[in-house]
Amino acid sequence: MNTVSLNTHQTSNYSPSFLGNSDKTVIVGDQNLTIDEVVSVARHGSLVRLTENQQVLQGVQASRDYINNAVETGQPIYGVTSGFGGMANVVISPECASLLQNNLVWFLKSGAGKRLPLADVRAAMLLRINSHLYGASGIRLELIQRMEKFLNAGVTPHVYEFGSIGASGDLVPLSYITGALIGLDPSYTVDFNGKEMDAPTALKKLGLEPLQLLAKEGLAMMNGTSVMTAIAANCVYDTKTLLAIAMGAHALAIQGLNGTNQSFHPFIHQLKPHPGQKWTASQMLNLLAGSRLIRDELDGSHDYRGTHLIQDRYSLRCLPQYMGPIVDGIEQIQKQIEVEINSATDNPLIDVQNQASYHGGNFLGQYISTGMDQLRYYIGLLAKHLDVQIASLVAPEFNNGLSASLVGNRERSVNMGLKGLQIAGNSIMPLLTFYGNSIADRYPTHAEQFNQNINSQGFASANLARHSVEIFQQYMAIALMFGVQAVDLRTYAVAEHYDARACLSPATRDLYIAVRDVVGQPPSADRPYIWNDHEQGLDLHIARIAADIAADGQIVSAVKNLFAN
Ligand SMILES: N[C@@H](Cc1ccc([N+](=O)[O-])cc1)C(=O)O
Repeated sequence: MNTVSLNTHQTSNYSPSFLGNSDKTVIVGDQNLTIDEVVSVARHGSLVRLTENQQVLQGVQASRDYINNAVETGQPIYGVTSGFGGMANVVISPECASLLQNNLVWFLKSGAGKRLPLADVRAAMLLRINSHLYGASGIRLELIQRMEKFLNAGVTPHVYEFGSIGASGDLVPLSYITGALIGLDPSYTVDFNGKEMDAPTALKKLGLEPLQLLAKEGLAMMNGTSVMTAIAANCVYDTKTLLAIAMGAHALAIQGLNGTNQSFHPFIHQLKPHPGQKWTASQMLNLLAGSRLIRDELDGSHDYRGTHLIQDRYSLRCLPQYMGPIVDGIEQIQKQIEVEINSATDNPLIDVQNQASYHGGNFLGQYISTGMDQLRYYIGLLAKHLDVQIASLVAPEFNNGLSASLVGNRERSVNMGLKGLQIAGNSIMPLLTFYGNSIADRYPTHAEQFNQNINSQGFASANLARHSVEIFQQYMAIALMFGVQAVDLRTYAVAEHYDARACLSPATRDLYIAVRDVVGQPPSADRPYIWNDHEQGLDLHIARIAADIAADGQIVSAVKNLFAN
């Protein structure tokens, strides 16, 4: 029996312990950080080590030297010897250069709403380190090392869910990380390995002194896309996991419906060779291979059974054509996020070699906003498809001989089976398609005296994506429960017992076993997963499965092994 507790209902707040559970170290500064590495630091406590590449470290110092020199010689550089944004016409004297940066942290202290999940903030610190190691930001190595120290000690600043329009990067969210890092004031707070405390106390515990920011350093810390990109990286990871589970859930549904494998024949897909479509079809063939529950018609035979349609309905037959663009789209989003992860995203950027600095706008998070808009749209499409499989499974008109609402024990006339579960699913799917609406193209916010007169809304888009992912995890739990019940009932039709392990394809057997294990109901020849309505509360099962998915548990392992190639 699995022991995931019910309070993991709030998957967004699951709080892994960051210390002592890592056997992995992620090296930062070699310009090739991956989403998987970000997740391993953010969620699984992998340690972080700055690169030992001297060229990189010297580049950081050289950019700092450039700024020091610029201030001393009174060069006009945005945000160094000028005011900020729409007040960039204000001249800042060398004496005020440091004060300007520390003041920036204060006036950006305007976050609102709930706290972001710690894993998103950890990912943001990692990305800020990575961005600074391009040696274009003019920040002291000491500040970068502080973020490394925070990460490795499990110290995470509290950051809020509202405050960034994604145009000047994530100024407001990053100001909380900066304020905590330098111990600016006790009103900046952190999570110190599960314990809440103020930032100056945390610094003391780490053996660090409060720090004054020097010229450019506030801007270097806060003018960038690191928080929205961090959230996006975690969301892409989760969505890929959910995509893999969706494939498994479809494979269960197809077996439950006694579908054919003919629609996935390579002949069909090489004649319309979109990569995602071809991938989906070939994976589905693998997922169904060896199943006793499907119609095996790869030889071109047509098992025409009179009363039934000669071919499957679209949600089965067109599955590769429907899923293909989603697969390709998520792949494209991942590429974009990984470029953003490996970018210097502040302004101005310092070209050490040519001893120049350039005013630009790498902090604009449009790749994040459009990417996360699309990610949510794809999640909506995935949910819509699963919803159709569920609708087919519960209707005797379409389910090829299964009971109405997949009732287990039909002799107990009051049993209504999975009726409530479908209604719950129907309450979630429209939310996911609704979340698929875009935000990047709406609501001009002419912020900050028309300096930020175009914006990305990347932070909002990424936060919406996190919500979408969390809702989808709940929905996926429901889809899996339908899949498991359906294959049990189909097994009875084929083999006169209910233990689907005997009839499922080898590739879906592990997924089936993992779900049964997580809900605490091992397979049995005598009864399907759900036999009588009053013998279990389905809400508990939804919560357990969703929590397992959110925590990369055994359901995820069962599925990810399938897609290892
Ligand atoms: N992202 C702006 C910098 C900036 C704008 C505005 C503010 N601000 O606090 O208003 C701060 C920083 C730029 O580089 O032009």
